[in-house]
Amino acid sequence: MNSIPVLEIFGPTIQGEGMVVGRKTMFVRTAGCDYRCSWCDSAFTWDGSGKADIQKMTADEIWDQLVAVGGERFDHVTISGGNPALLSAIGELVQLLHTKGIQTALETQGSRWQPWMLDIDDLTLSPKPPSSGMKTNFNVLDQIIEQLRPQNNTSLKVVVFDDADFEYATDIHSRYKDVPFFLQVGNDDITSTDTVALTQHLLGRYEWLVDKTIASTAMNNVRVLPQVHTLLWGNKRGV
Ligand SMILES: C[S@@+](CC[C@H](N)C(=O)[O-])C[C@H]1O[C@@H](n2cnc3c(N)ncnc32)[C@H](O)[C@@H]1O
Ligand SMILES: Nc1nc2[nH]cc(C(=O)O)c2c(=O)[nH]1
Ligand code: SF4
Ligand SMILES: [Mg+2]
Repeated sequence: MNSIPVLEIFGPTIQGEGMVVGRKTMFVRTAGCDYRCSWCDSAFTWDGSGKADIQKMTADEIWDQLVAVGGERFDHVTISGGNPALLSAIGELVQLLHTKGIQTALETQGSRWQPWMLDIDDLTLSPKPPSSGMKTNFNVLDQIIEQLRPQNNTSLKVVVFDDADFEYATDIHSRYKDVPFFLQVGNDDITSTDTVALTQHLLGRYEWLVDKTIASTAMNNVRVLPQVHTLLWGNKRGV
C-alpha cells in the first residue's frame, strides 16, 4: 500500500462549508499544496510550520486512526488539505472507506485531476479568486468538470473577499451553469483568537455578500454561506 502524508485526523464535527454544510463528518487533512493562497486558513499544510506533525500513513492506518478518534460516531469522512488531489494513493483510502460503509467528501481547488475523484460522494471544487494571488488554469478545470459531469457528485465553491472576487465568482458560475454553485464568506482575520469579535465581523461580511448576491442578475441559482465552523469555534484548529 502507498502512504499518504497526513497532518491531522479529527472529528466527528460538522462540515462547516458548502454543498453538505451541517453534515456530521470526520476530517482527514493531507499535507502539501500546489497553491499558496494569500489568505489560506490551513497554511500549516504547506508553509513548513506543520512539518513535524506530518505522518506517512497507509489507508489501513488512516482507517484505524479514524476509528480510534471517532469510534462508531461517524459514517462520513471529508478529505481536505492542502490539496489531496496531489496524491494518487487517496484512491485506496476512498475504496477502503466505501467497503466500511463510509461516505466520502473531497475539498480541492480543481488544479489537478485524479481518477479516484469519480468515486467521491460529495466533491467540492474551489477555484481561487484574484485576492488569493493564484491563477486558475481553465484548461485543467474544464477537463475536471467534464469528467465529473456524469457522476453528479460535484459542486463549485468560490470564496469571496472583495468586488473583484465576486466578479470572478460570477464568471465561474456562468461558465459552469449546470454545476451547483456556492458563494463562501472569506475570513480575512485568520489569526484572531477573539471568537466573539470575529463572529460579529464575519456576520457583517456575510451580510455584505448576501446583499451583493441579491443585487446581482447573474447570481440567481446560487447559495451563499458563511463558514459555520468559524462562527462556532473561531480560528481553532481541528474542529
Ligand atoms: C483549506 S482548503 C483545502 C482544500 C483545497 N486546497 C482548496 O483550497 O479547496 C479548504 C477550503 O477552505 C477555503 N478557505 C481557505 N482559507 C479561507 C479563508 N481565509 N476564508 C474562507 N475560506 C477559506 C478554501 O477556499 C477551500 O474551499
Ligand atoms: N468543520 C469544518 N468544516 C470544514 N469544511 C472545510 C474545511 C477544510 O478546512 O477543508 C473544514 C474544516 O476544517 N472544519
Ligand atoms: S489551495 Fe487550499 S490549501 Fe492550498 S493554499 Fe489555497 S486555500 Fe490553502
Ligand atoms: Mg478549513
